[in-house]
Amino acid sequence: MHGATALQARDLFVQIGKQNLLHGVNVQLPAQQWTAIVGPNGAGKSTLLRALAGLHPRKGWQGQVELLGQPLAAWPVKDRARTLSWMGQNEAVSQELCSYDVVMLGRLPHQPWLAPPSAQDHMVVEACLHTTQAWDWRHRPLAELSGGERQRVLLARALAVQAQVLLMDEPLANLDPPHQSEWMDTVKGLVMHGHTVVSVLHELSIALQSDHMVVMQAGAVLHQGATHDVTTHAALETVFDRRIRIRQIEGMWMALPG
Ligand SMILES: Nc1ncnc2c1ncn2[C@@H]1O[C@H](COP(=O)(O)OP(=O)(O)OP(=O)(O)O)[C@@H](O)[C@H]1O
Repeated sequence: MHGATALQARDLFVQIGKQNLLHGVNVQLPAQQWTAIVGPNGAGKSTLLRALAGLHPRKGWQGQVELLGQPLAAWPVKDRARTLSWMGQNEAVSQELCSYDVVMLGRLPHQPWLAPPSAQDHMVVEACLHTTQAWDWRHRPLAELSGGERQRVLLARALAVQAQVLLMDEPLANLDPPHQSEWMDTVKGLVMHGHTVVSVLHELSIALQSDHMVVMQAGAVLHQGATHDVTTHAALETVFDRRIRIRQIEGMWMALPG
């Protein structure tokens, strides 16, 4: 499966009202790798991720998106929900639900209509809450959690889907440095087990640890390629107006103030 494409967008145009959010985007995201989508505020990163997840209403966009070689629209809804997991920014989740039940929502694509959760569902939810270190507040409602605690519950929910492809929009928002590191280890573990992860990230030094990078600017993709490539580093420096420099420190690529 190495060398295969998990998600592909061709000639993607997204328009809301009179505003063009994406102008003819073409991306090919490798399977079993971690892709980071980066770029300045307003570049269209979240718009692209939402389009890849099929979350834009059909009206307002043109182009084609394929998930594992099949057009998104051709996927039966439940199969797609089991194959592609989504973690958005500021997601609307009932604030009254306790964390455990929020994570259980990730198991819905695996459950027959109106069936109670199975023993397997409970096992997966417990494991995911432990992975994101959110087990201790499993009984607390989302509304009572801090931003970072809430983010770890939402991450556990995305993991509980056990999807082949995971899309995450700014998953590190509100996470403290140790939990950012944990997130990166979780992603590397997922990739090692054959999953594909695509994340929009502002934390460039973490994005630089990914396998593949999509660099966006003004509703277009300026560059996509292997993260460690010099051409990728040059594109990053360009979109951030040369106000950052990419340098290697103790064997790791880092973004430093320019
Ligand atoms: N619902 C909307 N209606 C009109 N314009 C929108 C809408 N959503 C986003 N935009 C605009 O589209 C552009 C791209 O937005 P998007 O959220 O995709 O950017 P982004 O790269 O994810 O930005 P950030 O890093 O700030 O999160 C921005 O200029 C934004 O103002």
